[in-house]
Amino acid sequence: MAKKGILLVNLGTPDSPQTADVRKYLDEFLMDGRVIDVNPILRTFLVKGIIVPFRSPKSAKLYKEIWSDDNGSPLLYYSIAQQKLLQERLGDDYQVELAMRYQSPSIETALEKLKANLVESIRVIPLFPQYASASTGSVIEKVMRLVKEWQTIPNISFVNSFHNHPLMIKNFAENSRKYGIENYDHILFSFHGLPQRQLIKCDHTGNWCLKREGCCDTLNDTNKFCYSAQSFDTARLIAEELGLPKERYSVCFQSRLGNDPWVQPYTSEVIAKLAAEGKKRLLVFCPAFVADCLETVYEVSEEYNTEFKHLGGEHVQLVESLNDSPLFVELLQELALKN
Ligand SMILES: C=CC1=C(C)c2cc3[nH]c(cc4nc(cc5[nH]c(cc1n2)c(C)c5CCC(=O)O)C(CCC(=O)O)=C4C)c(C)c3C=C
Ligand SMILES: [Fe+2]
Ligand SMILES: [Fe+2]
Repeated sequence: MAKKGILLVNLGTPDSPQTADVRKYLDEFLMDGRVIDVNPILRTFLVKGIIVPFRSPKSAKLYKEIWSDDNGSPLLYYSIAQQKLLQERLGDDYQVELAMRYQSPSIETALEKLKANLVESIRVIPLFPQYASASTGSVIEKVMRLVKEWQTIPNISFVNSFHNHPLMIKNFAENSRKYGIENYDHILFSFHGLPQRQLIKCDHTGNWCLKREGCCDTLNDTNKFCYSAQSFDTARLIAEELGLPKERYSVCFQSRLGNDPWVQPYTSEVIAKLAAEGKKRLLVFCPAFVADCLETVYEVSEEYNTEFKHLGGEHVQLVESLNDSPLFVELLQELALKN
């Protein structure tokens, strides 16, 4: 009997922490028109002329800090574990492949493997809980561009987002329990940032997102695909699961690139404000990521921790990501089976 194909896709990571590989990765990533969404001439100038040459050696140093001799990049290591565990759980009727949107393993190779086995259907699961054109949108576009060339196109479906999935909410909440919420002065939900213009572009009404006070505070029919609104919703659900009152937590956005305004508030500014208020211990969730990566292991555990201590705080504790936890594999199974 023909198998059903499942394609897990995460963002991607360099092949090694050497500057040349980081350059190759950043070049492919940032030349994506959904990531640096400006006209192609300006994008080429910015990416190839400024960002990649200056950023690659700096990012390579950071990647060296998180690279393990045995396991390489944590993002790839945990993504491979997720693929293997999902394959085990789904059994022989399914073929589970893993791809990265940028670099390797490539989406082309993974799709070719599914095609070679004549799978009867393909379910694509971008590994981003909240929808953004720069992440989920880019994966969907790339898969559609490749598959449209095939002579026989099997049944194909895409997961658009799973920002409020009960198993994800439960998984993040459970990961935090060992730290004891009561031992922390404040809790942060720090999401990957996005340029504000990308939020505005997703607002089909043109008069909601960033046009109204508190536009993303609640999710409704107008903003249901808004990355920021979905992020606030994820944070609210985890806080509810933990019984956290509103004044005990903040939502913020990290990893800003360039000088344009990004989704606010910025994590570094929130941390500075909390330090100024005399807060000493912070517990940080990063629910935009389903696997630990540079943005969690380095940016939060190292950079923000150092910054906070410098400002008078004592400790920033990261809640680890979903990684290879059984609850997350169960969630992936649900996404794989749902059509
Ligand atoms: C959560 C999903 C992600 C969105 C949305 C996203 C948008 C986005 N990112 C950049 C720039 C960079 N991101 C970098 C690393 C990185 N980004 C994500 C996820 C999302 N990005 C992950 C999982 C990672 C970590 C990868 C790893 O190898 O561990 C980097 C590279 C690192 C660095 O040099 O600091 C850049 C650059 C933009 C511009 C953007 C949206 C417009
Ligand atoms: Fe990113
Ligand atoms: Fe919004």
